[in-house]
Amino acid sequence: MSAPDTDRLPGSPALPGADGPTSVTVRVPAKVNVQLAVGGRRPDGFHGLANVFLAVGLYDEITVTPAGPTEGPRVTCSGHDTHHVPLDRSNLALRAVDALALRHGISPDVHVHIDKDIPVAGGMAGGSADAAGALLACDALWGTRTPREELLEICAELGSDVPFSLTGGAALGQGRGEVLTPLEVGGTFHWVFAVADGGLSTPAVYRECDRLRERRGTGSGVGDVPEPEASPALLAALRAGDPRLLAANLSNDLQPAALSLLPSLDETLAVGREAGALAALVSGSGPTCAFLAEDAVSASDIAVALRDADVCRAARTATSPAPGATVVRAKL
Ligand SMILES: C[C@](O)(CO)[C@H](O)COP(=O)(O)OP(=O)(O)OC[C@H]1O[C@@H](n2ccc(N)nc2=O)[C@H](O)[C@@H]1O
Ligand SMILES: Nc1ncnc2c1ncn2[C@@H]1O[C@H](COP(=O)(O)OP(=O)(O)OP(=O)(O)O)[C@@H](O)[C@H]1O
Repeated sequence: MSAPDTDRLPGSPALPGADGPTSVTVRVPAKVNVQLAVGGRRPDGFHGLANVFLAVGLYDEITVTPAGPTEGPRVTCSGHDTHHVPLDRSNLALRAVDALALRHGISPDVHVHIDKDIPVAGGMAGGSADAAGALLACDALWGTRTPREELLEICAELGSDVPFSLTGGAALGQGRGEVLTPLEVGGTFHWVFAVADGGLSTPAVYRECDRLRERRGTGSGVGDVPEPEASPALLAALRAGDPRLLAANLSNDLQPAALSLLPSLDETLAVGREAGALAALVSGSGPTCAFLAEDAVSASDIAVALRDADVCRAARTATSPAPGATVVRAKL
């Protein structure tokens, strides 16, 4: 047996040393984009967004423990899809560790272990979750007590989705998705996620979105595409906690690009709709498909239908909203 878990830390770490924790575990949710309005490509290569994020209850768990200075920072991974997760310094979790250590002028010598349940390269912000989790876990392990605003700044440097992985719940992401405004959610939503066999690269999907716009003759730059705006009807549906209203207002501007790169997703979406989903859409940049269900029973029926039709590698049910990155264990 390992040492007993201590308290659930609400972000009040002890200073490192005699009575600081020797390991910290953080749980971080996946996300689905209930609206993803994509503006024109900016000069820096990013697209302006109105990105309505909803955190869903599929989680990665990130555990950090001190490593010796000769060992240096390292990452290991268990769980789903681990062979697709890079184990070098390009891993987003290690990049988060480096960024926090640099900010505090300390050495980044930790072992980061990722227990992965969020599909890799699935459009559900798995890597972003690991970055946000590693950041919060190291802040607790090192007792650095970084103010929330600074943690969010570091998150934004690491990736557009990373700030939302830290906050969870529901939020409107503007700019390239990193400028967050929290949103109210009035109930629980039931989802099914069809995990595809391979992944889709996020930059490739944005590029395909631009290519399709160019082909239509509308252009793909900032002046060519309308400014993205959050849909008032969608925000009202979230506030009301009403799945039918939400279903009627879901949208994803990246969906045509994801379908263009992976046409088989059309069939996956159709199977879920036929099985009773209120709505079906590609999650973010895909290829995971998301199905909104009326209730838990309908969600499990849809999951069974997706598995029986053999249109995905796995069908997972989950509810939203879910809390953001949370310290769940600290061992002394
Ligand atoms: C598709 C979404 O997951 C929706 O939430 C996000 O927009 C992607 O967020 P992310 O994976 O954190 O993306 P980043 O790591 O910031 O950027 C990866 C690449 O995606 C493209 N990218 C990303 C965000 C954005 N607003 N415009 C973009 O064009 C750019 O090519 C960028 O180089
Ligand atoms: N900790 C990590 N976990 C998963 N992938 C990682 C990680 N660090 C770096 N990566 C790289 O990032 C790529 C995208 O993985 P990720 O799971 O974040 O995709 P995604 O869910 O589609 O992202 P998003 O929804 O934010 O666009 C992977 O192919 C992998 O090479």
